[in-house]
Amino acid sequence: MGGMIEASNLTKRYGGHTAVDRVSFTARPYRVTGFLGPNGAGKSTTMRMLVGLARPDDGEARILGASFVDVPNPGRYVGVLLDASATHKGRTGRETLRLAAMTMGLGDGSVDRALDRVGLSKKEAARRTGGYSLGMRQRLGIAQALLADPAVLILDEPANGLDPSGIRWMRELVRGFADEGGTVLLSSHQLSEVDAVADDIVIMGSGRVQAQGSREELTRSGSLEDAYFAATGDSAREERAA
Ligand SMILES: Nc1ncnc2c1ncn2[C@@H]1O[C@H](COP(=O)(O)OP(=O)(O)OP(=O)(O)O)[C@@H](O)[C@H]1O
Repeated sequence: MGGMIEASNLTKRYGGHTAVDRVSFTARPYRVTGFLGPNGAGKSTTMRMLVGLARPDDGEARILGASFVDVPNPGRYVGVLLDASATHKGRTGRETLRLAAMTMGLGDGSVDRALDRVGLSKKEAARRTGGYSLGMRQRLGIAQALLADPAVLILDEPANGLDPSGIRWMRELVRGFADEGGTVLLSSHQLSEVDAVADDIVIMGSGRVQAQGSREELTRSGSLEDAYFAATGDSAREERAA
């Protein structure tokens, strides 16, 4: 099978501003693809287009060979964590997952398995999410993404708010998911995290792909930080000036 996630010439304009400009890349099974770039580079907008939450002005996003909107019950194939804070604050963690499971036609067993996989205890799951720490919300968001045992994970800043043990847990989860044949697209501002877990890397700047390749290719002549600043140096300055 070809790439599990394919962005081809994806373009999104807001007013006169081109937030995402002809972005093309492929994220493949058995691999973690790291998605890097400074604030405002267009990563979240690209991810939103990939999962059908924003409509591209041009280009196409394909997941598992089909447009996300054409995949029936897409949550069964694609687990998504875009904003871990977007849960209903009055619901408990378990209620949040049960609702999501119902929407996808999954039984309660999936909820217990997902809670177990992310290390949220029964007691924690019984608390309202409004009282969760950011780290707990991230775990709940990952649990929701994993509910249906999807083939693809799309995670926007999943390590955000996690403490060092949480970061290690996240890294191992993502690595294990890819090693079993899954496809992971993961955005992060933490270069060390991406360096530790990504097989392939896409570096965005000013709405465009500034560099992409395997981690080995991008770090052949220096560190990932060197590659990042070589790719985004000018665009990061442009964004600050804009
Ligand atoms: N709904 C919107 N309306 C108008 N402009 C938007 C909208 N969403 C994003 N933008 C603009 O698009 C550009 C890209 O934003 P985006 O959030 O995709 O970047 P990002 O790389 O995810 O940044 P960050 O690392 O800060 O999350 C920014 O200039 C942003 O202000």
